[in-house]
Amino acid sequence: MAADLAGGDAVGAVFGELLSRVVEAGRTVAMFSDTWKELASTLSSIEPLIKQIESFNKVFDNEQETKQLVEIIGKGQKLVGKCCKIRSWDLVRKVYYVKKLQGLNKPPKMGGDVGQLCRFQPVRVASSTDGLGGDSSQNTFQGTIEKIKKALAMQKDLLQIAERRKMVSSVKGSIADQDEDFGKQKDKSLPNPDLASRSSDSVDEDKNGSIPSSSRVNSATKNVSGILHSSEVGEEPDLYLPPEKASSAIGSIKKSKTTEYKTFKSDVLPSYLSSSSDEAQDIDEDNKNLTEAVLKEAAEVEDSAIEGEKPPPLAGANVMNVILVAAECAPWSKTGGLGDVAGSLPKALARRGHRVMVVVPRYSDYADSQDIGVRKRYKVDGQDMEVSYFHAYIDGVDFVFLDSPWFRHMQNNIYGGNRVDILKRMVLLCKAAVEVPWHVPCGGVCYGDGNLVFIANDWHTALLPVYLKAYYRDNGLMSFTRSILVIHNIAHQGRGPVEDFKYVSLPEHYKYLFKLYDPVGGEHFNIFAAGLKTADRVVTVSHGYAWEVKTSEGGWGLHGIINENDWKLRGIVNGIDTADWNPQSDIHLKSDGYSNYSLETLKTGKPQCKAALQKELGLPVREDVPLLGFIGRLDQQKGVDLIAEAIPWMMGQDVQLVMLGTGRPDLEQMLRQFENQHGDRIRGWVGFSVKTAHRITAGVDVLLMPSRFEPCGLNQLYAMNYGTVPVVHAVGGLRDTVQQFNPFEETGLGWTFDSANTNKLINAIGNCLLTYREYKTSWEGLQIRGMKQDLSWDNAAEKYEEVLVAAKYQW
Ligand SMILES: Nc1ncnc2c1ncn2[C@@H]1O[C@H](COP(=O)(O)OP(=O)(O)O[C@H]2O[C@H](CO)[C@@H](O)[C@H](O)[C@H]2O)[C@@H](O)[C@H]1O
Repeated sequence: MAADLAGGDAVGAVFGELLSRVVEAGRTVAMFSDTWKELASTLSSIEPLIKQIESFNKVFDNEQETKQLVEIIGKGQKLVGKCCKIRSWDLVRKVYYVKKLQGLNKPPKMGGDVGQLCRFQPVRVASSTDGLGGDSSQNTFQGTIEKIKKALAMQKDLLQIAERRKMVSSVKGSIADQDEDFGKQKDKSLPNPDLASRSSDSVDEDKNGSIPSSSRVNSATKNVSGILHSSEVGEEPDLYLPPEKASSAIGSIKKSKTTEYKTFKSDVLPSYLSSSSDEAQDIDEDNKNLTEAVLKEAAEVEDSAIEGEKPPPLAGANVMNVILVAAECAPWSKTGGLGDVAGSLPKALARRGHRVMVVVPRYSDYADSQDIGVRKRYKVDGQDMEVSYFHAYIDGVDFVFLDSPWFRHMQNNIYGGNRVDILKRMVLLCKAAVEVPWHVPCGGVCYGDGNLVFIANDWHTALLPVYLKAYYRDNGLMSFTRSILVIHNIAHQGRGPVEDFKYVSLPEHYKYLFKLYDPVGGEHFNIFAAGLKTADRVVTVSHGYAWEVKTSEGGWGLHGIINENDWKLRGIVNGIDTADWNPQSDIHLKSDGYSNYSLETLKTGKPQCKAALQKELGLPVREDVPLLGFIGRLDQQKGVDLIAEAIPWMMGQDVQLVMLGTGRPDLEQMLRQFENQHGDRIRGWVGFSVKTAHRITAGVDVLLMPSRFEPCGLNQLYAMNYGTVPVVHAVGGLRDTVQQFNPFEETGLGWTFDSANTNKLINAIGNCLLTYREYKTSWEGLQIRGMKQDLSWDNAAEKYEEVLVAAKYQW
């Protein structure tokens, strides 16, 4: 009977270990369950790992040691099972190895050091060929495996993503429970620092600073990916720690400790330690040294977390590796909102505790990035293109810049050249970007491809999900890597003749992904179409736009594909970078008569900015005249022509107007013409100037956004944050973010109009001007409500995280 128990519990222990590994790696979540039956029903994702149990080699020298292991596992597991804290197995395992070191004075035969063994290697138990075939516990062990395998086979199809999400909650709950346990225990002392460091190598490595924190998350993923690329296992010959990252690594080490802290506690200090059962005390007594070492170690980690005032990761058990790939990224490269998003969303994800990288072409010499010495070659249209990698670590994000002659000197012409030139650049970007997690050591350690999600953006990088599938996943590589495709603007799709397929260097049987027929283009090659079909999840940058892209008017020919893939579509409204776009600290408001201001100083600061803007533009400096603004690309989308048609009416209203933009030459010419015609009222600034965009946002009273379609729109968000009132066409993200002013209830954020029509625009501006002139209190209310909103990326990042998790569990 005792043998039965030990054997059964040994199986349980192996399950516990598997769970521990899987949870630790972030590949899935644990389910705490009172009975093994329940547990089995939730473990179908671990089924492949069960096979490994059978292939475990003998590692222990003799029967006595093996029995000892089984016994300890059995005791630990029984307690763990009682407390429903299965991950406590990690402690049992550590206890065992340290005991083994102390008692037997020889290391386990697994090739690695104890720390590595404790942390990453599967526990090996004796197989029937180890001379223990007659052992009844072993027979029970095998029998139990069989039973559990059957249970899993029966129930494997029942475990759906929603259930796994529930598991995430239970893990979170459990971690909180275990945190409490940990708190009770942390004042114990450390008798043997040597052992402590060996029993938990990762923490000591951090203390030395020799391995930056970022390796934590990475290493946690190695085991599970099953793909041990050389760079992933730390064999990259020229591991690199850029000087500037050496200091940033200190910060991230602290951060990592907090990350590690949560994992560590949940793995090592469950209620097992506070159990009053005899068995628990036995183990506590037997392994006092180790237990205390573990506690001290955990206490140190906690102390450092408190010192650094870094909370544990907000993402909790969902922490993962994220690589955002885009054709532009502010502040280095930007033609519009995509650059803003690529520069700021990653930072918000990093704040939640994820390890985050941005991959973007290097269009120019960026002073703050360094060549990390890695060179790779990719074939594009028969040409061998060498890519070198530059790196910067800023605000917790690894920015990796791909250098190639094709990208160089394109800083002011990112989407320049003919169709094929652009296509080839994007092919190179995507081919190189998919392999960045293998080849580019950030802070010394590559990301690896486990627990990894790529975020591709617009058609430019829509090839990335396709390459991930065709080159890697269809060939058994990067099996645990997922991709999300974000639609910022579906009007641009990477269309071309079907023959363009030859440039993307894919086998013929992938051609169907790209082929699309529509009445406008006929049968053609469409990169966005292939990306939408292949990505694990698709995000649009607002809820309104998520609905619009499914309509024939808003889908631009891709609505059919989007509707077919509706299940993986989600709208998430963009946030804004509140460090860059903050009237209180905006660096562009510190000179030339401008002034920083806040909600409290709105009444003095904003008029000062208005006067400075009028002066800078050469317009009469008048506080009483409403100053209207427009900022944006000059094209059909932005509805500049509607403003043009409304100008004769506006000029009769005693208003001033400033328009900043570049784009279609005819619209640029129109801006110049307006300025010539109404020099004392209108300024048409043709050009791209971030500084001027900030100053206009602060200085104008009203921002016009009559966009025909607007996936999200950032300028109206910036405007509201600066106390500037938006007048917008209620479409896409504009409808989501600007609620119509209600004068009776004093609610709302601006004025909206419901169709892209000049009269409607005029009507909305008319009401807006009336309120500005006649109802000052209402106007202030509009400004204050706008400024009080939390428009930061933090909300959106949390939602992105949900999509990352959904993608991660997408099979
Ligand atoms: N001449 C100029 N000088 C200086 N700065 C200028 C400028 N013209 C534009 N900008 C800046 O570029 C950005 C434009 O962002 P938007 O979101 O308004 O539009 P865009 O259409 O480019 O982005 C697409 O992607 C974004 C991000 O998802 C979506 O919000 C949007 O709806 C979608 O069309 C703003 O930061 C703006 O200040």
